[in-house]
Amino acid sequence: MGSQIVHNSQKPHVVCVPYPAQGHINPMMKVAKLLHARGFHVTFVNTVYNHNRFLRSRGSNALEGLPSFRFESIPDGLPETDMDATQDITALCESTMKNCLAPFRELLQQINAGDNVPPVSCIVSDGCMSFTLDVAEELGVPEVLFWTTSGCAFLAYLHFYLFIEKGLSPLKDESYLTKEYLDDTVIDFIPTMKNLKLKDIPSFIRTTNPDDVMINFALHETERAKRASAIILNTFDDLEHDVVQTMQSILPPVYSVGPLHLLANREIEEGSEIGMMSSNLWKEEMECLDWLDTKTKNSVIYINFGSITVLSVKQLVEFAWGLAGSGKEFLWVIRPDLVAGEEAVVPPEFLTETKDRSMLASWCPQEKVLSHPAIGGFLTHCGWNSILESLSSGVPMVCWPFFADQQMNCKFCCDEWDVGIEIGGDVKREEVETVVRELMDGEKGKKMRQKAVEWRRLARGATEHKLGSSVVNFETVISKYLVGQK
Ligand SMILES: O=c1ccn([C@@H]2O[C@H](COP(=O)(O)OP(=O)(O)O[C@H]3O[C@H](CO)[C@@H](O)[C@H](O)[C@H]3O)[C@@H](O)[C@H]2O)c(=O)[nH]1
Repeated sequence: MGSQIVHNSQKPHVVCVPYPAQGHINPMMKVAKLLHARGFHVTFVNTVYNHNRFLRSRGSNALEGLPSFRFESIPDGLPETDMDATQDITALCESTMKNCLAPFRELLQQINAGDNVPPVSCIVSDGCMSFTLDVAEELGVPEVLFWTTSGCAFLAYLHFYLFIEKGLSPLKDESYLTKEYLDDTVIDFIPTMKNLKLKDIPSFIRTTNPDDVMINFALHETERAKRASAIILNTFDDLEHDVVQTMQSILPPVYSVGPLHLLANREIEEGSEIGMMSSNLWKEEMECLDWLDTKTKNSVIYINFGSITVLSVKQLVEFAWGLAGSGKEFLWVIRPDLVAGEEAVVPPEFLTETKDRSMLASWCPQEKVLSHPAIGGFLTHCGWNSILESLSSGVPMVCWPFFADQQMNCKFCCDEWDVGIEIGGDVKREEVETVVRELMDGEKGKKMRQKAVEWRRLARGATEHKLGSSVVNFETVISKYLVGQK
């Protein structure tokens, strides 16, 4: 990949704009680092809220950056607070869509008016921050949109308009919001996707409100995606070839460039200044790696629900007793804001009962955890980064999708990629106990582990060789769209 390093005299300047949530900031940071490694001057734009969170959790010099890798921030338009929790996603989507264009335009004008950095020459923006397209067009620079979901979920979002046309969404009334209706309603009009039910479709479709913010946001952002110079997805050809091909006829050129963490690991040295820049909003508890070092191969189940999922106290307690009942060793990450409106505290009796075979943490270095040989399974909410990180490490999963694209990711993990077992949304300790045992020790678990190891091989093939599909695609996006177009 070093072959096309761009020299200072002609240094391109990319502005990277993630959607302001952890699962979007992480993969965008990988893109930014990869572009920096290829000679780009990088401006990484957080929201003021997240900028301040980074400073609080990682120290006041956390965002000092480098002369050629700068951090900037724009307000998200929501009332100011200094909480250290994930913001309400609906309010954030509505607010960024309505309020971020003006400050973003102003920021780019200021950057271009300064004489110490090259002029902005391209934008890579999250697909959910499509207001950035207006500024790219005003400046006459190319913009690549990065959709951080899976290809399969993105394809479903692209067909949301058909759910409305067909009267499937909004649902007629609350009585349709039943397990039976969601499980039994066949969805057969998304090209290439077979055996889908309404339950598999990104959850925003489950609304009775025609003015629902999230469904309208999805329609708005997918429609605007058509204005991008190109679109990149954090997936790889062997995994999602067909769905990505299907998009090519309805969108600007779409490229799979993932798993981005593998691409970045290959290109960026961990101990370098850029390698050490973290994009985690919570401070990782590194001790869990020492704990894992004391465990045998594939013996530990890892539980983590990502950065947005919230549980009820009852669900937390059911998971806890299910894990205790499984008898397995486990590493469970419980974010401070995991339980809605309350402190996330597990029962003291559960702690006593499992103290010799468990470790709890509030945030961990997940990529490293998943690639640790001691991890034999992952109980996940099916966020796309989690799935990719798990597949890339050969780790099979128990899937408990919460919202958004996670339903579709779960469906593909369980039925297409054969690496997941789903557990019901209405979590019961007996079911947790049974599936965890099956995953860690059962025949099905064994088969899923073999399959996951196969996906790991293919993910590496896409990212670790000069001719790997994601390596080639990333090169093409740079040469054809980011430095090749005016
Ligand atoms: O203790 C932790 C927990 C998470 N992570 C990292 O945080 C990210 C979490 O991302 P993801 O697994 O995708 O979950 P969410 O935070 O829920 O991500 C949001 O963004 C994703 C990408 O668009 C969507 O697929 C999800 O549905 C959406 O909720 C991953 O990179 C993890 O490695 C850590 O490093 N340590």
